[in-house]
Amino acid sequence: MSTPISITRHQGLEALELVAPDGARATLLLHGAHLVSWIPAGADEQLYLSPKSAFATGQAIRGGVPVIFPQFATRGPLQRHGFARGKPWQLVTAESGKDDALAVLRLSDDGATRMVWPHAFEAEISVRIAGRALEIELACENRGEAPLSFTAALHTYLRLTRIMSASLQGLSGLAYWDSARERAGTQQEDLLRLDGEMDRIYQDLKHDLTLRDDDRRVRIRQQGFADAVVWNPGEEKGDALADMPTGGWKQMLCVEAAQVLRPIELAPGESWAGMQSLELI
Ligand SMILES: O=P(O)(O)OC[C@H]1O[C@H](O)[C@H](O)[C@@H](O)[C@@H]1O
Repeated sequence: MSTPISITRHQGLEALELVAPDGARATLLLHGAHLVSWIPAGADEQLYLSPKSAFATGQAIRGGVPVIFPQFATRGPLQRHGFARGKPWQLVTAESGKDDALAVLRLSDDGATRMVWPHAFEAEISVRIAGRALEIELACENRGEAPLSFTAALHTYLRLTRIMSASLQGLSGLAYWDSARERAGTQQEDLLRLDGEMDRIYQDLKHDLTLRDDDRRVRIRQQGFADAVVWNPGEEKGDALADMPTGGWKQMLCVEAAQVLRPIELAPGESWAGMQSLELI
């Protein structure tokens, strides 16, 4: 049997408070289909959310899981990171089931999106929590009569206790584009450690990643998305962000399931889906 979850408010915005029978919890805003909290069963908050973030229609939220669609960063004519993160999404379903809690939100083209991106589309975000796991899926269908192409990411901000001792494992051997230094490279070390600004797009991720932070380990897995973006603004750029407190950069690491280097191309009627799964292990 499943129980419907009704819309509440979080920081003044419409939200769904997902609670699974085992105690796992998550908060999903309709604004941007933005997940702002994930608390696995028997554990603490796993996502970073800036206390200085704006929570207002049309504005980006600093932290949680921003949905980047249909353009990653400034790789195209649209506003930075596309329009999806600033739009209200529609509720499709939200329910607490026997073993999990699930919510599905939808964004379709409208007059404003067609002005900047002339395509008929239907995008969906599905969020499922159960026990110590979280799954977020982004899907897109081309509902128009012409081909469309897009880039996208689930821009997950993971909370860190101590950045200097944190590491990310599983990237070894992968080619990357370093967006901060504007040069290509290949990851040599098995453990990626953080000591300042990091902004890399790793290409064709095939393996699971493991984030280690003190004695906490989070397994990060993706399907459908080819790339993984690892981002931390470092001290100088982090402290210059108006919506992040001084030193906030030390408490976060973005590990993003992304499709950046090869845009997704959809013929009329075609669909694509990509997923990021996180598990506290
Ligand atoms: O500040 P935002 O628009 O949310 O972007 C935050 C970050 O997103 C991605 O991770 C990019 O790789 C970074 O270059 C960018 O700074």
